[in-house]
Amino acid sequence: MDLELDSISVDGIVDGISLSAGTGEVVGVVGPNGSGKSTTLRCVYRALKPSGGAVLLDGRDLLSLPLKESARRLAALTQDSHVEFDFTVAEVVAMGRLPHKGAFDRDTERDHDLVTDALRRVDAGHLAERSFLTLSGGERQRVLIARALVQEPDVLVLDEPTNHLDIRHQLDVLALVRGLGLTVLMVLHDLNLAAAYCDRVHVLDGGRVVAGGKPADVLTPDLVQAVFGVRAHLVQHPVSGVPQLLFEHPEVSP
Ligand SMILES: Nc1ncnc2c1ncn2[C@@H]1O[C@H](COP(=O)(O)OP(=O)(O)OP(=O)(O)O)[C@@H](O)[C@H]1O
Repeated sequence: MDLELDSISVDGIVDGISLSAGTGEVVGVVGPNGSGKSTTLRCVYRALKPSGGAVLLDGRDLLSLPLKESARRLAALTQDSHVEFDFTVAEVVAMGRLPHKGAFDRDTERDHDLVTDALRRVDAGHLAERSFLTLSGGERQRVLIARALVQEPDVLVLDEPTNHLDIRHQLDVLALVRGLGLTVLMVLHDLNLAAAYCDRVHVLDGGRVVAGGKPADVLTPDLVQAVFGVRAHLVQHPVSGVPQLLFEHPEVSP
């Protein structure tokens, strides 16, 4: 399923953001703090109505779809995914099945299997019966990713999916996301992870897209200097050959 953001604006925050993720493509959004990444994603997962522009799913305006139907097509991991009540991990993940169910439907064996499988894929099978509220930040993040998976969407929208994750789980989650074959739009802060796991990246600065394309063409030392004000050197990953950036550390004053 194709996702297209056509000139999305949110008054005073983002100004005419156009970007796309084709079927099965993993597309990253990077940019400095406050550049409008989460605001843009909020428009995609319908937490915010843009003041201008449209979000299109296979050419259809997302806002023309009933909420439940868009939730069957598009799942999101957000910065504000809170769970207030004392649910078990398995119950939290099972909530991802709700868009597929009628008001009085009970959980089926398939629902149960999907939950078990999703928890296993994010290395959280052992947490199934724990209270969600007792989990660490990284454990919560993995459980919320599992909840998005059981939604069986065509499009995944992820706001900093590696937030709170240790390096092993960062790599596992991004490899999992890449292997799903879904259309993925994700905000990442780590430019080297974006270079390694995204087919294309868009760079936001000041609420606008200032660059977009293949990571190797976009994530250059010149761009990093211009957008983040950090000097960087480009190296090739010795094993994968993927371009990676080494950042100069500012001098530490004595
Ligand atoms: N509801 C709001 N009211 C006022 N300002 C807002 C609102 N939401 C976001 N902003 C401002 O808009 C700008 C963009 O915020 P946004 O969260 O989209 O940035 P971001 O690129 O995701 O940043 P970060 O990397 O820090 O997560 C910020 O300056 C933020 O303070």
